[in-house]
Amino acid sequence: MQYDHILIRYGEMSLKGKNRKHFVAKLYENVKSKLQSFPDIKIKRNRDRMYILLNGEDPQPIMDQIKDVFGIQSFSLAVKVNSTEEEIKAGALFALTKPENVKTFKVSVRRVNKNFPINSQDMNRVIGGHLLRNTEGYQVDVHQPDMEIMVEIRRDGTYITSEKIKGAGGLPVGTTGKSLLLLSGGIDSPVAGYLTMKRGVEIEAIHFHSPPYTSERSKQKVLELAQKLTRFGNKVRVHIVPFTKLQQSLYRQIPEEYGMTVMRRLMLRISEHVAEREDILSFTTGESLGQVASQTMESMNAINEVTNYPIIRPLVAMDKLDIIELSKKIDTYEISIRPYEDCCTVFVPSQPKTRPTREKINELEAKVDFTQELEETLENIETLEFREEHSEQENEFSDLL
Ligand SMILES: Nc1ncnc2c1ncn2[C@@H]1O[C@H](COP(=O)(O)OP(=O)(O)OP(=O)(O)O)[C@@H](O)[C@H]1O
Repeated sequence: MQYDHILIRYGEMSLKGKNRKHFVAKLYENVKSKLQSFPDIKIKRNRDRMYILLNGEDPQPIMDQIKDVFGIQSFSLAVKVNSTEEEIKAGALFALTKPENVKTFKVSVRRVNKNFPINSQDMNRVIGGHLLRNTEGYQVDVHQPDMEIMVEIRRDGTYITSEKIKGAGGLPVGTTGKSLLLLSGGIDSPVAGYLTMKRGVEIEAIHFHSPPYTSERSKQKVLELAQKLTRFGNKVRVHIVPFTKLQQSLYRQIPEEYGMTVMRRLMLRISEHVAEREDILSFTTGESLGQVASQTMESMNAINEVTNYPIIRPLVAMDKLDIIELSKKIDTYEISIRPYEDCCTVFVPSQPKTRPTREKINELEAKVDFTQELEETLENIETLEFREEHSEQENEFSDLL
């Protein structure tokens, strides 16, 4: 006997009533896309479970991939047997004898197929008795067992598992709409993107760069960060905004200490154009209260005035150290800490206003006209698309097609 399936348990989506079908379909699509470099496996789904039939594939690399798919609460290696008492007993024995250092166990039967003649409670006892009779040194502990043997009796067969591996949680990407992530080359915005994706949101990114003040290397860094995020959502488009002319014009016409605020407002105005064009209903930023001058309450208030699009700020209440920890977890940290020039930092005034007011900013903006530069900027936005890279095996395979 050997493990021949991976059983996937859905996350929060099971609470979502009517939308469930849509959520399951999206999760299925995402899992399928994630596992496209394993052509021999088969994926099946029903209302409350998904099953990957391994067809002889090594399960470990598949499980490593599944760990990144949002919407999965947990998953387990499973052995599938016919739903007869004898086969179920044999399967349970197989699941129990695999790991060492297990001294106590508990059996949990879920009888989904009510036509199975023995009820769950009785089946727990039948299997438990069988395991005790056929092994040595184990005891039953229903409260704190070292191992739980989980048995799901279904119409198409019975799945037996012994170890639950925690999934990524969250909701399947693509089930809760799309957001435009303002992506800099720093530590915070990729983490903000990751957390938003975790809530089921598909991400497109927008990046403002100001060559020659910001280098090609800085842009490359942002593109690499976008590529990293594809791990959680398969595809990420990036809109690169040439920001130099607007910034130069801005710093000629706006008093230096207010430049930062006006620039942020311009970023949002441009973002709104892109969002409208791409059918995107919100923005996501890596802002966190109190970190820098642009992130005081007054600044946020003044910046936010120019848009009534919702701005998702997943980091707003997080500590920097926790953000850094997350960026290490999602593997963006090493890229983010490479030296780079951000368009915000090269033009940053020595003394930015930390408490700008809307009135003052509106008064200053009323005296200038950025229309022409804005139009030119919007016309020259470049859009790139990144997709998750799969193994070489897959690339070779696609070359043959
Ligand atoms: N060049 C840029 N292109 C796109 N978005 C940007 C750019 N610069 C800043 N942002 C957005 O504004 C947010 C705040 O930027 P700021 O530089 O004030 O803070 P930060 O904490 O250093 O953020 P990060 O670590 O993401 O750069 C960023 O998280 C990002 O969402």
